[in-house]
Amino acid sequence: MKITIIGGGNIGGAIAGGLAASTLMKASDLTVADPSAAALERIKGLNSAIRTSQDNAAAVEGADLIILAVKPWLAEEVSATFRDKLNFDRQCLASVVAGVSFEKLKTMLDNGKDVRPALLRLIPNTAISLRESVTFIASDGASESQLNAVVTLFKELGQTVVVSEAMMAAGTSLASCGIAFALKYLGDSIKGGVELGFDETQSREIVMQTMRGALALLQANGTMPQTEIDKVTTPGGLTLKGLDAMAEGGFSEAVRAGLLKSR
Ligand SMILES: NC(=O)C1=CN([C@@H]2O[C@H](COP(=O)(O)OP(=O)(O)OC[C@H]3O[C@@H](n4cnc5c(N)ncnc54)[C@H](O)[C@@H]3O)[C@@H](O)[C@H]2O)C=CC1
Ligand SMILES: O=C(O)[C@@H]1CCC=N1
Repeated sequence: MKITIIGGGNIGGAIAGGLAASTLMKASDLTVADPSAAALERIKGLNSAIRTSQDNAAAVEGADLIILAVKPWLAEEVSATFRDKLNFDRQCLASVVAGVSFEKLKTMLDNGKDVRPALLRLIPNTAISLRESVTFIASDGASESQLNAVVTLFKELGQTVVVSEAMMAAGTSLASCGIAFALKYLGDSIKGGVELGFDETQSREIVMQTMRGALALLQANGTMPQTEIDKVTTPGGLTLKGLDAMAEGGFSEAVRAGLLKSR
């Protein structure tokens, strides 16, 4: 499969890194288009076989899948730079632009050819560069074989969840913004470790291994977190004091509010 990514920034670059390392395609079948020479240089640094271009219209020609990965407020203007070259009889466009609906995409990509656009929406997270993403996928107008091909490809880059468009916002919050929320907890824990007397490097290692241990317990035991928390928490003990202080600080409510706000 030949893939062109329009926008080689944080997520476009992360997808490029993941795809270039995939066994399902050759890095030389991947093109990244971006006006920024610095962005394209970073892409070449990931894998020198990836093709780069500053010409969106030329970059989409010959691609089976085009991934649109520019900022939401630029999506319309950038789409206009290549939409006349699209041929939805054989090409499929997948947008990772958060919050831009299929309805809006259809308007943005209308090239007057009167062919129903083959569209997907993808929401990965930045761990896709390491093939550890959760990627939400919704489809509108794409054939079953186009959808299956994309699901197979992104399964190699972590886990995939095929959802209706109505669930894309929830997926974005829980896993795509969610990776930042998880990192926020880790960052605050590292800072707390420094206040407890460790240097920052030590604290980072300790917090990372603690998180790996927590994930390993959930995975090995098939449990929900509270079951593992109960095994740590001695009645009247130290963990309970800490959990109570976190509850007083509004920890659970803050997590919930963050998730609901980022839909
Ligand atoms: N960063 C993330 O973790 C995620 C981002 N998204 C979505 O992905 C999109 C991109 O986000 P980021 O990668 O974070 O932004 P970014 O700003 O890091 O990257 C956007 C890239 O688009 C390029 N660009 C600007 N004008 C262009 C043009 N005319 N043609 C081609 N490329 C152009 C920029 O030079 C930049 O490299 C957004 O719509 C966002 O909602 C979705 C899921 C996760
Ligand atoms: O912050 C954002 O808007 C994008 C969407 C999901 C992750 N980053």
